Amino acid sequence: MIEIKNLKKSFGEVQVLKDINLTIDIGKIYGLVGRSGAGKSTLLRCINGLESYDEGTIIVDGIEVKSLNNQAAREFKKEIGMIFQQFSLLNRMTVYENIALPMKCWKYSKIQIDKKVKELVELVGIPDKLYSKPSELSGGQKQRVAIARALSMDPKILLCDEATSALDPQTAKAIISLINKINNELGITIVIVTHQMSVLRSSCENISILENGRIEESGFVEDIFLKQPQSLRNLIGDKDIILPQSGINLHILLSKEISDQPVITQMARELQTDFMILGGEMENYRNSVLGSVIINISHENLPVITKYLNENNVIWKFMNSSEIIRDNVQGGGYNV
Ligand SMILES: Nc1ncnc2c1ncn2[C@@H]1O[C@H](COP(=O)(O)OP(=O)(O)OP(=O)(O)O)[C@@H](O)[C@H]1O
Repeated sequence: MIEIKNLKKSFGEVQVLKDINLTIDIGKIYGLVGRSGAGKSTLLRCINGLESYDEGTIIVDGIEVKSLNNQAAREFKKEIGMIFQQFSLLNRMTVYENIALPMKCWKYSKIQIDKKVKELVELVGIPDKLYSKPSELSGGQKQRVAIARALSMDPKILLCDEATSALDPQTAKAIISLINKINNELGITIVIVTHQMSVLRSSCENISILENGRIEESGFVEDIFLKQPQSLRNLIGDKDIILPQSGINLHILLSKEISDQPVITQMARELQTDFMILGGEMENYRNSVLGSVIINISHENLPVITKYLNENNVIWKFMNSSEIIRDNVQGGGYNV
């Protein structure tokens, strides 16, 4: 377990982490998201002892990171693997040598190293690239090498700092699948720092949203995407939908319990009413599917439609063209 309490960190006069509190359970995938400069990478670097902190505590598996002396800190870092956006491979070395490097530093035997490197290239899906140089690999393949190297010391924790940001969407998806597989098969606790909402949805169980060095929101990923707090809206930005100026625009959010049901057409049939469907999507999360639909209704239908949605536990919010997704100012539709 990683337990962070009242963590504060400044660079000179500038406080970049302001009273951070969060708990990451063993074996989970936890997402940290926020705008550039919010403090995500600094937080990650504090967790693995690469960066010191001024106040508060970080306890990893019962050990306070700050309390470690040099030798203990070295042993501790061995337990935590890390991967980065730019892969950080050594270009003059082969894939084999890159993966073997940490084991060589720890003076593992040649037989141990050989066995482990060959297991790892199988796990990450590049057994045919053992003797290639990084310059001969695609971005996705380079990240696979970096993942194999990060796993070479059998870490308990894997920290991923924007690991998919430099990759095209398909390759990023494949790397996320690999990270999920590592979590499932090896039980490693994973902390993912990302700007990509798709990464949060498809991997993480819990997430925290950082804004200007503070955690503005923490919780289950599905709950946060359904609730859409301001801090999330600040990240997602406005959806590019042209909304009618007449009538009322509603954003309807379908939780995992109802996302596989024909809620919208059922409502139209039961209420014998018409409305325009302006947009909709289903999104895959790690353990569920959530849906969302935007409809335009007439003023006179507002009471009956919102009553129906509330009675059926459907979350809804008002939308208008200037402020794309707005909280339900009348109350009742904000069920999360
Ligand atoms: N070594 C350093 N010395 C001084 N300031 C630093 C240092 N590292 C980070 N900072 C500052 O701390 C703040 C947080 O940086 P950090 O890299 O943690 O943000 P981030 O959320 O990871 O951003 P990004 O998404 O762009 O990587 C920034 O204002 C940055 O300029």
